[in-house]
Amino acid sequence: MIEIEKLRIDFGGAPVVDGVSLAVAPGERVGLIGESGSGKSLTALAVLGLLPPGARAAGRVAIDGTDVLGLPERRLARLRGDRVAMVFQEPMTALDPVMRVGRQLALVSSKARARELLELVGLPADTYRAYPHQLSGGQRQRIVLAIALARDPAVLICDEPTTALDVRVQARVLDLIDGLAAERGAGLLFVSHDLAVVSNLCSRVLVMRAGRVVESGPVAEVLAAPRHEYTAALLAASDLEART
Ligand SMILES: Nc1ncnc2c1ncn2[C@@H]1O[C@H](COP(=O)(O)OP(=O)(O)OP(=O)(O)O)[C@@H](O)[C@H]1O
Repeated sequence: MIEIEKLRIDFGGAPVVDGVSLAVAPGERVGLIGESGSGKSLTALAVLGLLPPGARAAGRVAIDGTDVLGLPERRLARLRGDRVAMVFQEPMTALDPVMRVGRQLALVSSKARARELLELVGLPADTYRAYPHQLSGGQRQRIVLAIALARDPAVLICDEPTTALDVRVQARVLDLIDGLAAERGAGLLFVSHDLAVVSNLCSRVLVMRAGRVVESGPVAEVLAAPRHEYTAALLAASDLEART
């Protein structure tokens, strides 16, 4: 369970995340949308204690009731992976380029589990011995997903996990995230600028603009009758028709 209350992040100047509150209960799927620079990624990173240097965070961020803001790295590291795991936009940043991917999986689980995880994300067994550069973007993102799921986190955070992939591969990776999260009853915090993706995957959505949440609610309601003109503009710019 993730709880964020009145989160405020700045880099010494004006806040770039301002008064954001949201919660992800076990099995719940929450989408966080908004244009580039609206504060989505920083909000997600704050949950894992992975804010960039110079960032100052205030408010409350809790994982299963444990406050993570200001928690020592040693304790944060334990929560990461076990309770909450993250899949980033660019898989190469999450993988070690000079280590075979099977070994990277085994490091967070075991050799036998690594082989199971490969199968779980739909990769052939011989992928175990591949280096990241020998895989396609979609395959690399499957590995990152396998690493994220290795310790059965209660909540999976995905930050634009398919933006770098072509459309067909994108759909398959999203299906995989959808299926695996459902199978495990994992909660999902899904960061995206893509309203269509969020409406397929999530039951609730929060819309961010310039660091603030400007609208939130059940996806169907927000899309059927956006109350904020910014949400209406996002909707108009997406492939979705207003669902009236
Ligand atoms: N390392 C940093 N140093 C200074 N300012 C930063 C830093 N990282 C982010 N910011 C500021 O915080 C704002 C929010 O960034 P964030 O990455 O959360 O946006 P986002 O909504 O995830 O955008 P995108 O969709 O492009 O990833 C940015 O507009 C930027 O001004």
